[in-house]
Amino acid sequence: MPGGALAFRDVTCVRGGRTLFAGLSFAVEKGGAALVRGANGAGKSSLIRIAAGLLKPYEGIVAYTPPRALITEDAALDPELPLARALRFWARLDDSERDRDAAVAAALDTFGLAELAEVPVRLLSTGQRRRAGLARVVAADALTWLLDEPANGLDSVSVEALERAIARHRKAGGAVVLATHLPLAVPRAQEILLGAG
Ligand SMILES: Nc1ncnc2c1ncn2[C@@H]1O[C@H](COP(=O)(O)OP(=O)(O)OP(=O)(O)O)[C@@H](O)[C@H]1O
Repeated sequence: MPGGALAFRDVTCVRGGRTLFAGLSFAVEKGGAALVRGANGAGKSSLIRIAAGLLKPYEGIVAYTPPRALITEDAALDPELPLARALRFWARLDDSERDRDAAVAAALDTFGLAELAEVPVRLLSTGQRRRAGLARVVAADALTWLLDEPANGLDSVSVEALERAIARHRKAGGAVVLATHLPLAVPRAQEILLGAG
C-alpha cells in the first residue's frame, strides 16, 4: 500500500446474521488518525478486529502496510512474568538486545510504569494492566496502532500520557485507528460514525 497505512474499500461486516455496516470505505495515511464512533453494538470493536485481520469482512477489501499492533480489553501479557520481561516478548524481534531493552524501557516510561518493571503482571491493578497493554503497543513499534477503547480504566494522568503517545507516534509517521466512548484528544482525526443509517 504505497503511502498509506490502512484502507477499507467497500467493507461490509455481518455478525450473527446482522449487517453492522455496509460499503464502508476510508483510508488512513501515515501520520493520520481515525476515530470510530457509534452506539453500543454498532460494530466498533468489529471494525477494529477487521482492521487487525482477526475477523474477515463479509465483503470488501482491507489494505494495509505492516506491521500493525492491536490493543483490546485483554492486555495479552504473560501474567506470570515480571512486567518488563512480558513486554520484551512483544518488542521487535529483529532489533538487537540493547534496542529491545531500550524500547521496553521507553514504553514503560511513557505510561509511568518504570517502577513496576519487576512486578509480575498478575499483581498489577486493573488500570496498571491497561497501561501495560498500551506499553505493549508502544514497545511493538508498529506502523499502525489499532486501539479498542484504549482509555477504559485509565486515570486522567494516564489518558494524557496516551494522548501524548498517540501524538508522538503520528509525528513519527505512525497511524492510529481507535474506537472510544471516552473523550480523547486526537487532533485532526477523521471520524467514522457507525450505525448512522
Ligand atoms: N462472535 C460474534 N458472533 C455474533 N455476533 C457477534 C459476535 N461478536 C459480536 N457480535 C455482535 O455484533 C454486534 C457489534 O458488536 P461490537 O462489539 O463490534 O460493537 P461495539 O460497537 O464495539 O459495541 P460496544 O460499544 O458495546 O463495545 C453486537 O450486536 C454483538 O452482539
